[in-house]
Amino acid sequence: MCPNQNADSLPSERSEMVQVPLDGSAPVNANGKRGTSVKVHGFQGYVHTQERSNPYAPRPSDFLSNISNFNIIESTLREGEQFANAFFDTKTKIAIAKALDAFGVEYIELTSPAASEQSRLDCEAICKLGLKAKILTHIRCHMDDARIAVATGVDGVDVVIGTSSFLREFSHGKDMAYITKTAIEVIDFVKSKNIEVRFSSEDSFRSDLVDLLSIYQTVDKVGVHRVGIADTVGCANPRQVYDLIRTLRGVVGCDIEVHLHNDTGMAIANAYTALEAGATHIDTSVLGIGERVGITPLGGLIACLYAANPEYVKNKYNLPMLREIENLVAEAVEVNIPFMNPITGYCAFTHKAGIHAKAILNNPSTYEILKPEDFGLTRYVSIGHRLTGWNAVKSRAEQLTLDMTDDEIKDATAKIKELADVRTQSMDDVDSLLRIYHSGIQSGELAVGQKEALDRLLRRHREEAHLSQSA
Ligand SMILES: CC(=O)SCCNC(=O)CCNC(=O)[C@H](O)C(C)(C)COP(=O)(O)OP(=O)(O)OC[C@H]1O[C@@H](n2cnc3c(N)ncnc32)[C@H](O)[C@@H]1OP(=O)(O)O
Ligand SMILES: O=C(O)CCC(=O)C(=O)O
Ligand SMILES: [Zn+2]
Repeated sequence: MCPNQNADSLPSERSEMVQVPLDGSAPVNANGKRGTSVKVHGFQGYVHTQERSNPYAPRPSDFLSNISNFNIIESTLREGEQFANAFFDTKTKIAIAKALDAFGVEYIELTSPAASEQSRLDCEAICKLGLKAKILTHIRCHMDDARIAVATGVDGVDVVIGTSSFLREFSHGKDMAYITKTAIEVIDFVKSKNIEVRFSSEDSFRSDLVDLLSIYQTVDKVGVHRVGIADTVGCANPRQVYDLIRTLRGVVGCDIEVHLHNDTGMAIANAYTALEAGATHIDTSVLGIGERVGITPLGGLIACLYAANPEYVKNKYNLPMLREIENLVAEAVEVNIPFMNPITGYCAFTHKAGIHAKAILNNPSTYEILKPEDFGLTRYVSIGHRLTGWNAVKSRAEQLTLDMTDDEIKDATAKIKELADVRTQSMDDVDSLLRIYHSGIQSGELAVGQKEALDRLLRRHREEAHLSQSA
């Protein structure tokens, strides 16, 4: 289990972690340190101060940037259903839709009602939930699909058709003239029902630029609400995304959505760049699930945009819900949350090396761009290993209310390192070493630097513990 998953009860195998205090307002204190001295669960330390200038914040020169003005089209219940492991029954779809709505996503995209009878019924059922999020469904550029879609009660229809030569030749076999004519017909029809309509070109980055811009211009003129760019095969890099969106921004007046696959691991960076270039809507799925390795993950995108403008993202979304939504979806599709997942990964807020630990204990902003408490999570400092340092050990001794001088702490740290050179020490190991060291000092059996005396003491305590266990 991840330390972030249960802040209060640490699992034993992670018990070398120390809880570090939560956030709060933070004036400069009497020692000239930034931050407020706080005591949380017996631990004395410093909380975050006001952020210094944020290097990720949009620059005034980014006049097109929507980094702080975007919408999420959450497609776990459409793209996510295309993930190899996914099967969502009606109850699970409803649970996911409600959770995403409570989180605050602006749109929820559902599988085409043309896919199967149950897909159609589920679409109708979710439309009837009365969620705040707008409900979209995703269809082929075809009047038959459009008729079924508008009858479900959705707030909008996302229409897609491949425009690359690959898809024109090997998927639907239609040329640009046919695509344009059908697109206009479908858009007019959906608009006549007074709901939103989006037109998207599948495989945009392998499509001819002139074809793309001319069809987008045409659908913009007939009043489509959004156009969509799709990196269907995950081939685009951030510069290509920036260039295409920036060019499109100059050609259409409507909103611009982007849908980015993650085949080369670029999906979050590409989404960020798309917003910088003027895109307005980003498609996501929880944990990024979708065809192959999926698309821009909701949590990763949130991490990235929070880093750019924490207040905007905090006000817009219920961030502490992220972990619950990811757990819900992970369970539904039978996968684990990856250890390196932004925000909710096992180690996302765990600090280990002594140099990091010291600075984090003084001010968490030194090594954290995301504040765990904003996501309902807790940070940890790992102590019982060979990379530890005396500052981290001192903080633990203070937490245990053991009064020790710096020299004594350094002495005990050297012993922890010696033991950790053989195997990582649990928090219980570290605690008992500190307690034995402290009582040895108190009783006069030990002084700083008396390595053999400390070894003797530790051996004696181990034997006593062994005897009391076997008695
Ligand atoms: C990149 C993406 O992820 S796009 C979204 C993908 N989503 C889905 O595929 C939804 C689930 N799909 C399904 O349930 C089925 O594929 C259906 C119901 C849509 C179609 O099923 P079938 O009629 O059996 O056709 P099949 O799936 O074999 O082939 C797709 C058909 O749609 C046509 N087609 C493919 N893309 C499009 C498009 N964007 N617009 C219009 N027609 C299209 C193909 O030419 C083919 O038509 P054909 O029957 O004349 O050969
Ligand atoms: O409708 C879209 O914009 C994207 C469709 C899709 O899933 C893709 O192209 O990968
Ligand atoms: Zn996709």
